Amino acid sequence: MSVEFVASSFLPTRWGNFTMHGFIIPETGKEHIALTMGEWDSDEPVLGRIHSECLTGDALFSQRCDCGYQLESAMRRISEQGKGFILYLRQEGRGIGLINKIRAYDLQDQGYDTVAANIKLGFAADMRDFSICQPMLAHLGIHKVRLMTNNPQKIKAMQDAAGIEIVERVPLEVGDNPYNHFYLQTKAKQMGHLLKIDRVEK
Ligand SMILES: Nc1nc2c(ncn2[C@@H]2O[C@H](COP(=O)(O)OP(=O)(O)OP(=O)(O)O)[C@@H](O)[C@H]2O)c(=O)[nH]1
Ligand SMILES: [Zn+2]
Repeated sequence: MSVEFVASSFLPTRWGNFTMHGFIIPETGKEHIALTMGEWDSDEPVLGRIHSECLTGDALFSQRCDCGYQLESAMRRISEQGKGFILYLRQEGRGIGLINKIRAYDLQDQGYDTVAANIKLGFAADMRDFSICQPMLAHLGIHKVRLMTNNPQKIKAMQDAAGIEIVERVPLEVGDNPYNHFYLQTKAKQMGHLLKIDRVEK
């Protein structure tokens, strides 16, 4: 998939000053962004996060998931190191979109888990496409990554991306709370996420 770089700007945040880079997918018109801090050589492993949009967690402070906590923690860690990147991909709800995520939450309120809810709605458990990461990272001059994630599928997707090497997985286990504990257990048990949380039902 081709990605067109459009523009960059200064983005001061509560966790330091980033540069924001805007990209567009010509075929779909979909917009994605990257945040970067600092500079790197082309063969230098760069600390980073590939984050999928979660309006509820990232912007509305929802405790149903761990997304907002992970985004904050990733930005803090990059700021502490003085360099790193975040790809913020607009694939809300693991790719099913915001309104369908609300439908999936409604089903979860009725007892379905996050995987079963997606399937009940006629979707796969995870509909995301990480192929856009390769051209975005190439544009940023990043070829080696220390990736903040608990999701082995994401690492596998990046291993298939030409010219990008994941040299290290940096765990990002934050935000476990009573409202998302079952969701985190489901991610660990059914989606293979590498989480050290108690896997026994409470
Ligand atoms: N369909 C659906 N999407 C959800 C749900 N909860 C969170 N999401 C979305 O899941 C995506 C985040 O995926 P996760 O699997 O939590 O995390 P990840 O980014 O793959 O893995 P990490 O790198 O370890 O965080 C975001 O797009 C969220 O909007 C849910 O219950 N149903
Ligand atoms: Zn979320």
